[in-house]
Amino acid sequence: YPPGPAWLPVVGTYPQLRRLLAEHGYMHEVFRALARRYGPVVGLRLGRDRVVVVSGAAAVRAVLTHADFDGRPDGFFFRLRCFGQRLGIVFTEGAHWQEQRRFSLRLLKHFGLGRREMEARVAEEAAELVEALRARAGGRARAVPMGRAFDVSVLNSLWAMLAGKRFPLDDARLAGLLHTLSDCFRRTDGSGGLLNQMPFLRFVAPDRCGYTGTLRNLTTLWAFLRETIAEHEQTMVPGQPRDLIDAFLEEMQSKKGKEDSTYTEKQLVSLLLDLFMAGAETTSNTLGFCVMLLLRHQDVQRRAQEELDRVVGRDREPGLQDRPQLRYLEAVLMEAQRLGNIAPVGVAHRAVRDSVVMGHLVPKDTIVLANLMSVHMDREHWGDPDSFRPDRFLDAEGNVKSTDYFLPFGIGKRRCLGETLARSNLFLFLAYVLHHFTLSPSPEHPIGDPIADRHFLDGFTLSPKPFYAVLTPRAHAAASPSSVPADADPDGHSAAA
Ligand code: HEM
Repeated sequence: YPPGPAWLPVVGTYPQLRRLLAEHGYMHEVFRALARRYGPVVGLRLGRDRVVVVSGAAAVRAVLTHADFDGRPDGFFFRLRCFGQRLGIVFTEGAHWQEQRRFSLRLLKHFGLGRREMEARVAEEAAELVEALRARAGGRARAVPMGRAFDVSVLNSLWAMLAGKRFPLDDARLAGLLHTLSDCFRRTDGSGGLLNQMPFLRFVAPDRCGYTGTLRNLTTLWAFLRETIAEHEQTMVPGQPRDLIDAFLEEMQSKKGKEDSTYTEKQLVSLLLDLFMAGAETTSNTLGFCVMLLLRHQDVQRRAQEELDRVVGRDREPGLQDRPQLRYLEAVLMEAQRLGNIAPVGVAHRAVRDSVVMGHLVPKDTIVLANLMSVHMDREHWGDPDSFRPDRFLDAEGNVKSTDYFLPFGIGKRRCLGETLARSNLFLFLAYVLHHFTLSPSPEHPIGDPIADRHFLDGFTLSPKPFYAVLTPRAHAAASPSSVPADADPDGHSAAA
């Protein structure tokens, strides 16, 4: 078994990890410290679970591209989400996972994923978001909370394919659900957390171990999803599916009575929960990180806006067709993903048989965490990994460079299913916002350097702490030129300063 801290009976290395967490503040920092001490493959024991954390490009690749590690952990926490079973996509494996992943991808494509409909929908959401931000900013430079500004718009672009509708940006119930969702992500880490490792704690200290809060959150989300499914059952027309839910219900009907069918009502709720969770928080957190970084690096923002003005001009909106030319903007997003590391260890894998990683035995059923962040922050490869420097993703001709050291969506068979949607969302939302506004720090709400000053929260994903930006409308943007105040600096830089 790989080297690591010594184990105690029952709790394993849990006390050492808690101590290290108190010292370092974040779980990914703990993993970094452990890798420094024990090497690229570290063996831990958390309660009943063996957990191996692999760091560095070679070890991460070895795990993510090998079928021996294509499993997902099983256990109390993972089953709590799915009515005591293994359902959904994210935490299933084998034939169930294959069938449901294939079905979801096929249906998402059918309802627009990667096609013009998706682009049109994301563009509409981006335009609406710009108008909402303009209203919040009051037409002139005013500090606006930006930490969760993208949540509803991002979710809408996915929800349209799943459930055929969108939410108004000020929908109070959805705001509550998104808050619940965010709370779910903060309550655990990639390994399933305390509740998974020591499920008996729910009888001893249900509040402290997170059981009460997790169950409350899940109950809220299940109720919403079940209501949405019931609405579909009442209004769907057989043979004319409007969205993924309709298509799933039809499949469920056609396979009724078959014992081995994976199309059940509980699977549909779990699948929606998985997509809802995987799709919403990740993209909006990345956009949040990107905006925080641009507030700090005004020169980068200015260059991205100059590129937008040159390629798109001021008389129309940006679109995905501009992407090949908007190379600096693409590099800005890549750099924000590299440095933001919103999924520092991705989603936990499981060894499906005894296997070996870089000379270390990893026994069957070990939970394996691939430390993506260690690859993004590899000093030997990047030179200055702590700096925000989008140019590192451009070659001498200004073309975007690909590299094996950039894997925010993972790699291998379990890589992110929503990458196409996420990348379109990231690109269009950022392009629209920078096309319409100049963002500058709010003197009343300083945040310093978001990475060095750790302006983010830990959890299953990293999430920006609440922050504000001053939004100064830029002149002559296509959406609503009349709403630009007469006294605004065309680029807003001096007004914002
Ligand atoms: C910037 C946004 C996103 C990032 C950084 C991201 C990142 C990731 C990562 C690192 C994984 C784990 C890969 C592994 O297990 O090795 C993953 C899995 C997954 N993601 Fe994403 N994701 C994003 C957006 C989305 C969106 C929009 C969707 C929804 C359609 C989505 C759906 C999923 C699903 C279903 C899985 C599990 C795949 C499986 O187990 O087969 N993600 N994502």
